[in-house]
Amino acid sequence: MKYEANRYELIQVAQGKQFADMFLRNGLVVNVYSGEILPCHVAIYKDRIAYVGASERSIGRYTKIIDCSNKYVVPGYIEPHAHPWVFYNPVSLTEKVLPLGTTTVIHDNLFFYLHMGAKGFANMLTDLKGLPGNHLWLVRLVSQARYPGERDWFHETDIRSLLELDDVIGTAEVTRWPLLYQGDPFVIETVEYAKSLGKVSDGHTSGCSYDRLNSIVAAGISACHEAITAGEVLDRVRLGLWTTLRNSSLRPDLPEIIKSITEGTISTNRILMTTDGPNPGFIEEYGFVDGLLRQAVELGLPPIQALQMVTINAATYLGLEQHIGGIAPARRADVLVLPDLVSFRPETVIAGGQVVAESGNFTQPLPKIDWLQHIVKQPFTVSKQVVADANLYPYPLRDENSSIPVIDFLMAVITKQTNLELPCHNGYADISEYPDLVYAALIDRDGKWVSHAILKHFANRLDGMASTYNTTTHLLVIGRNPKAMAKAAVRVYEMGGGIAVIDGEASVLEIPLPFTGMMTTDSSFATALQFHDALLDTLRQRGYPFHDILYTLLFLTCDCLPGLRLTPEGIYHVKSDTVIISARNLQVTTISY
Ligand SMILES: Nc1ncnc2[nH]cnc12
Repeated sequence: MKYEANRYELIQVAQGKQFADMFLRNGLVVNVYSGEILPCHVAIYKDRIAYVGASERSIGRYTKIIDCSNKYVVPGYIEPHAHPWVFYNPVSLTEKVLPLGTTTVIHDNLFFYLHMGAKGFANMLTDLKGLPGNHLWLVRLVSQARYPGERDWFHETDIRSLLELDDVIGTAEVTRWPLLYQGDPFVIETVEYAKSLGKVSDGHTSGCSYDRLNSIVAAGISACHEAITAGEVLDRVRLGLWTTLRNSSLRPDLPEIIKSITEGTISTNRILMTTDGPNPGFIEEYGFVDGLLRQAVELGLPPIQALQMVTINAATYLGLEQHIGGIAPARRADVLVLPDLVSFRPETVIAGGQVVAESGNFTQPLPKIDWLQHIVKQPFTVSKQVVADANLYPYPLRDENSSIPVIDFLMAVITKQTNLELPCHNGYADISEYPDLVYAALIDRDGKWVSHAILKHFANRLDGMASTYNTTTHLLVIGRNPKAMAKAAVRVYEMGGGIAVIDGEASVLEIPLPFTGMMTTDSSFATALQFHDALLDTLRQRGYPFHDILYTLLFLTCDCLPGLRLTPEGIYHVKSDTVIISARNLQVTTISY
């Protein structure tokens, strides 16, 4: 990390030979190093802490004094595993969560990289330098659904060049963890390269047994946030993984997994917490890292221990403990003033020595970022006529009475294969007598392929919807009525990415997501929230039975969660790693720009 305040200046301020810029007087300072609460002052010079103790000698005429009597003074919270694209973007996420006390966010780069490549992504990081708080990145080594040409895009030279950037602190989760288990040379060598640079490698080992975890750790992975039982937490801690307790909108698991601590005797030194990319509605209701703290304490964790997990533990895992995660000299001045250790909602948020929020409101301007200038891909090069053709959407059926592997939703993101024999009408499966089925098609934005499927228990009154909000960011079209599906697809095409829902011929919802097909370009979190709530409402009214529509859409097309998936390769069976129905060539003329 780079600082404005140099060490000579800090030495002078600590001795009262130079005045502090800011002085937090008489607070109850939570010392996350020693696990104590100590009444003392904190002196800040430029962007760093210069002094913590009883002396007031650094107060000068121009020092801003904040009276912290009867208040707690704690380090800014750290989110070690964020996905800044759940309709919100890195700026609108910050607008919401920095006032809630999260001063450091470690972001995943997947969709930025998919649409910007290495150069565009690096340029975006330069633009983000004006964003208050610390924004550091983990870079993906592979996508979340294999596709033709993937290795050319995730090229070794590009990935290594990103790993060398100061704002990149390691490799991001490899959701296709069998690559690690099987020792894929590209993945292993890149993780090794990150280590040689002193950087970390985040993991994603959902459903991985203890024995298999051994291989993942041997492959160089440093952390995992995928434990969903207390036993899985113990497995990870015991194998030397930094173990991140997750409470997200998709998986609000904290009440279960925290039992590994509250009902056991393990050390929490290597335990962190994450919100893992919650949807906007969840953040609005439960907060961000502040919400993790509230809940952890409600569930029986002592407040200091909970605080350590989201400050010093996270900083140590990230290799940043000399910079962030605690209140001590020379650390970055990311400090919160809290009324209590129950709500964990800060009255004042200081980031880099500046008051950036008070009583939940931002006090600094947010940078205006022209996100789209960094995108190197056209939103669509397939022609509009192709997606406007209703014949593209029903499930093609060659033989009568053949068994179709239907993607059957058991929960918001978990599916199973249900084989059904459906009647055939004009070469397509006829679902008219099966109210709980919908057609689904995933269409390449460049018009080379299309994957077809039938979904069960998705939304039984849905005529047509289209969405680029999915882990491939290609055009996912779902519904019972092919004409409405085509209309929805055309609207998303015209918006350059987003979500559209059609009833019959009528448009009922349009959500423009021009930024990679996943995000708004708006810097207001309220926009993302409004879109999220409208989408969930609209889909629920049409029979969607689960709690997290954005994650249902996101993971339908990924290659890592149990059951069947609709991927660029076709209908994919995750456990056996087989494509059971292949994607088709989309024999069409594409338009060139
Ligand atoms: N693996 C993942 N990919 C994209 N978004 C996510 N949010 C949570 N996990 C995610």
